[in-house]
Amino acid sequence: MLLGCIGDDFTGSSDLANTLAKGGMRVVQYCGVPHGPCDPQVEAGVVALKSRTIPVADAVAKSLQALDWLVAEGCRQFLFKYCSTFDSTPDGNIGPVIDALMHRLGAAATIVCPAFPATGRSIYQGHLFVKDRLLSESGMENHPLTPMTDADLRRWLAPQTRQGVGHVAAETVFSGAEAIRAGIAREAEAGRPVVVVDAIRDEDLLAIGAAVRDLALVTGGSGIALGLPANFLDRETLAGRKTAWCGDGGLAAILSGSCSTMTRAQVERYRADHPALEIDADRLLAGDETPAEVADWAASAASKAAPLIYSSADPERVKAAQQRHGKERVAAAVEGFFAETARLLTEAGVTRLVVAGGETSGAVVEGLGLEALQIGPEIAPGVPALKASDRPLWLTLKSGNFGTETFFAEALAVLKRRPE
Ligand SMILES: Nc1ncnc2c1ncn2[C@@H]1O[C@H](COP(=O)(O)OP(=O)(O)O)[C@@H](O)[C@H]1O
Ligand SMILES: O=C(O)[C@@H](O)C(=O)COP(=O)(O)O
Repeated sequence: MLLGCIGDDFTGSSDLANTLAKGGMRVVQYCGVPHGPCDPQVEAGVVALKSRTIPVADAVAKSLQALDWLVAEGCRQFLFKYCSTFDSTPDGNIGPVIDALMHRLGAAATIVCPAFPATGRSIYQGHLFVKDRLLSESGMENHPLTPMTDADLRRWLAPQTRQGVGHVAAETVFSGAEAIRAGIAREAEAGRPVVVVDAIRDEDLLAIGAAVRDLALVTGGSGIALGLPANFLDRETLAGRKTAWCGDGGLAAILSGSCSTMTRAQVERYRADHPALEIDADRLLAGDETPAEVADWAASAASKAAPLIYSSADPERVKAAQQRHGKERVAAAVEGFFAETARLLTEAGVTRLVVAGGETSGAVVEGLGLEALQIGPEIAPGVPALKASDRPLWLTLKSGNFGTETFFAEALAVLKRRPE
């Protein structure tokens, strides 16, 4: 293995694996830290953790465990992948995990670059934008678990890390890899080794990729992986690689626990002409809605059309439920519900699953006990089709804000696509 990656959630990890696979690397997404050695064919391993919103000490411990496994697999460089909207709170977990990984690797500097231009995430003068909005006005300020109320990445990161936060601005990035490398070194020498790097276009990310060739640790969104494969393998080899894919036309279901703006639009669109069932947080916590009943309904609906089961709700309803029951309690109940429902659905013969939401996907994949995922074709920017390595299950894990309104139908079609 050449490049060892640690993803702080499951959708984000498949997003990263998608970029590396499109870049020509042989990639596998591991669900948690594997117990044994990897297949020797694998060039980039993505260890997906559900560590974005767990307590800081647990996130650090899990990330170090993943790092140790990747080191043992022989990786030459490591990538910590977090969300392109930098999902975190003033307490962490991004900063503490970066500190711990740098310390374990003896790294003198690293970069922080969540830019992902294909989905409208860009960084300019240290500020993160989602399309033409500052992050803090993009809808992410209402996220149920990690409300992002400040777009200045330097200011958001500072209380999370024990190290100085530096910055390499766009004008340096536009000057190319050498200038970026010198900029990072200058910041590290000045006592600011955790360096936010501006990036607006894919070509910026390619230049940054070349600039970080010798850093032991790189951190960012999936965009930062655009320029990394060429540091390990020659461009001709990478360009010649094709992803083999054979989908499945079996029973399907859609599970959506994401409350993000785009997912709510996708839910509205799909439920207009498909079977759909809304899960209400109050009813769930009162025990009035159970996975067994919902899975029964969905399994019978699935013979006609893929049913949608969703808890996706607008910010007012989310806030009201959190005030009544507590943020952690609601999240645990909803995630536990989706995990168990997914398990029952696969037992009932469902072989295609579309899951929306990072935490939701983590809960579902852990609930199903999946070990590893093969990466298939891209359904939408940042969202690949996936195949479970140990059973007949085809799935996709959609990040909250990714895809267009018709994503669910598009995903179902790709999951059943056969070779031509
Ligand atoms: N109706 C609801 N009320 C309160 N919280 C909810 C509701 N539906 C989902 N949640 C919680 O909101 C969180 C959504 O996070 P996630 O699945 O990561 O979506 P996203 O990818 O949009 O961030 C989950 O923890 C989920 O359990
Ligand atoms: O970088 C991204 O935006 C995604 O890869 C990602 O991490 C999304 O997380 P969720 O929105 O929580 O699914």
